[in-house]
Amino acid sequence: MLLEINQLFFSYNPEKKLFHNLNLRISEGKIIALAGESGCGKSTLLNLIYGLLDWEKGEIIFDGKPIFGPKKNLVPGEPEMKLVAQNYDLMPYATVADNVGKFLSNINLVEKKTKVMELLAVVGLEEYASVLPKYLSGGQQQRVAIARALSVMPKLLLLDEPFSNLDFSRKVELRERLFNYVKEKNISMLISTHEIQEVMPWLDQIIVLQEGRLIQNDSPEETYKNPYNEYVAKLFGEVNVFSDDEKKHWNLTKNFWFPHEIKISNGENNDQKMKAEVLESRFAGNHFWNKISLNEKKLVVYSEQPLKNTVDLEFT
Ligand SMILES: Nc1ncnc2c1ncn2[C@@H]1O[C@H](COP(=O)(O)OP(=O)(O)OP(=O)(O)O)[C@@H](O)[C@H]1O
Repeated sequence: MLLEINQLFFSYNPEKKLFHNLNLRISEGKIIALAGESGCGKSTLLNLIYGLLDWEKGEIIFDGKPIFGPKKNLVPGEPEMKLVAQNYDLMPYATVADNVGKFLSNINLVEKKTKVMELLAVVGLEEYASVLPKYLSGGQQQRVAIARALSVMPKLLLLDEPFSNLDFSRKVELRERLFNYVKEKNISMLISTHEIQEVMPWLDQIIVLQEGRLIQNDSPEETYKNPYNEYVAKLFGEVNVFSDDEKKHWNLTKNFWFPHEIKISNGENNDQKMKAEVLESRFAGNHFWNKISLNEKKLVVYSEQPLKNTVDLEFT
């Protein structure tokens, strides 16, 4: 096991505990999302794993060795673990290339330069090699920090919201190159995000935190198909939530239905019990977004064509 967290207790303030008996295992070569809404403890957990905070009880074991907080270990971080936090901590008077090469040996400068350019290609910044960080946008600086972290070939890379400062097309390019690179090099990656959808195709595992509690730890498919609760389901976008009574009343197979899972027929079959009234129908790119009312319950469903009047619903 690459990382083990056993019975961890941590709080910033004694009245409000954040982590209460947190347990977690991460194996080698996995890409894992640490998901949950703002304030649930994602950044704190990454900082604890990296040894930037002292915890009250419990242990964090990385690659067979215990991690200590700043009280016991003044220089945080292990050689084979890197954290890219939301402040990127670049050297302001060194070029992008020098920042990326900071941890690389100077014995063979040709080899070093090749490696730096390879890493800059992974994050899409080859043409910025000789630029100073202050001339880069926040998103570009973050990519320099990611390249620098990759340079040491860590066994575990911790990334705090790595795509938060990027526009959509940059994000698409970066995530594909980055994820392919870490998979190829067998680097484990723990990425905090509140946008699971953005990284979902590359994930091996999703860990969900809710107010410091680890409430689900499953494969992406399992998490999506069987979310532990409404909070987890909502991490994947809009969702229709049915109470247990409603589920029973309409004879549904589950409580949470994503808009595309509810099928629409044209409303001509009057025997159908699931007749619903269309309240709104709006163009949303590759589908129409519809607000409908099923016996006063408001639902969101997607359709290929705009809807009007009444429709029949099928929960399949
Ligand atoms: N230095 C601090 N001192 C006191 N409380 C803090 C400190 N840092 C974070 N907190 C609190 O701890 C909780 C968890 O914060 P954390 O930053 O870990 O959440 P997060 O899930 O990473 O949020 P975000 O997605 O917004 O970055 C929040 O309630 C936050 O207000």
